[in-house]
Amino acid sequence: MIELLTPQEMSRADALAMEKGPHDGAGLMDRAGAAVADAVLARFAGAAGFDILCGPGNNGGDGYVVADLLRERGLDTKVWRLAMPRQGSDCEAVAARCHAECAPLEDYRPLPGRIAVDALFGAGLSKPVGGAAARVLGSLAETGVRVVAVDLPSGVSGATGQVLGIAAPAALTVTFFRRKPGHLLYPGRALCGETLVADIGIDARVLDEIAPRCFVNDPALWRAEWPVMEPDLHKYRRGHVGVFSGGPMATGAARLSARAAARIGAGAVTLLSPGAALAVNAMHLTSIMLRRVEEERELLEFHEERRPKAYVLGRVSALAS
Ligand SMILES: NC(=O)C1=CN([C@@H]2O[C@H](COP(=O)(O)OP(=O)(O)OC[C@H]3O[C@@H](n4cnc5c(N)ncnc54)[C@H](OP(=O)(O)O)[C@@H]3O)[C@@H](O)[C@H]2O)[C@@H](O)CC1
Ligand SMILES: [K+]
Repeated sequence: MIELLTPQEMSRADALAMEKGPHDGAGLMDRAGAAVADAVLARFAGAAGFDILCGPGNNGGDGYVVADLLRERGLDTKVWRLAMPRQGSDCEAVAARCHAECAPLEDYRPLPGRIAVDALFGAGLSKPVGGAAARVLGSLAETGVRVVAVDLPSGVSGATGQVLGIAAPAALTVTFFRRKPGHLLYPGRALCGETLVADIGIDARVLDEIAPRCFVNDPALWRAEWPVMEPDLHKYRRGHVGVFSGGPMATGAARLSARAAARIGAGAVTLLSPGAALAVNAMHLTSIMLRRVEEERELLEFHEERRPKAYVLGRVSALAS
């Protein structure tokens, strides 16, 4: 099973990892920034230059690490900061040793051919994006400059995938340790582009304490519950489903339900149809059985005879008594 962490659970994972070591906050940030820089270089090494958009929190801290690593490679790299790093934060520590040129975010203009690294807000997004950050994210979306998002596209809620204010679509999102629900839920999912999950040295045992309650919906989550058919299984041991049809103008939902019941493994399925709808149902059914059931008496007969395990009925089902 693959866990999804809410932003609060992720902060807890960061805190537990720092507590247990071996990496402190700045160490985790170095690894996070390095993972983003590696992904950027693997895909966009030939870009004309790199604009790193940094917020005041630790998402911005990741951005300063990326900027330094790209600059060390001799690449044209510039930091555009929304505000000074939050005092006493890991962001402040890594920004202090960043040698890339810095300028105010409000002066940034996206240029074709360059890559924008979006490190404005991540897990700490606390309100709708406005002001200079919103103008910049809007201009990224308009100009189609390729964006690499750090952790999440800024403006996307990690908890819900909803956009708070505005977000720029990313070509690539690099997140850390585990994905958040916002990476999988729309519209966040579409805004993330390709999503990479980087190992930044957080021991998976921190999950024992966090006890996440949200998981990726893939076969690993439910395979153990999936019934396995034994070789000697036959249709009379796999249950019978009765599905009530509406009148001649209301038969589609019943047939879809009948086919679904057969498909998920019912041994036999009977469509219970009023007399007037028998012909239209018969024209569309093959392996599903069809039986006239219009009066209570007919239903009781069917029930006695076939003992179905389940019935499906909708709003248009009605019986004459
Ligand atoms: N060492 C670590 O902890 C590690 C952390 N990691 C990285 O840190 C990220 C989480 O960092 P974070 O918790 O500092 O939050 P972050 O997303 O930077 O934003 C908070 C700042 O933004 C501000 N702000 C928020 N919304 C705003 C808005 N709409 N408009 C304007 N301002 C807004 C908010 O202001 P406030 O709400 O306090 O007023 C605060 O100043 C995570 O995503 C990952 O990338 C990794 O490197 C691993 C190690
Ligand atoms: K971001």
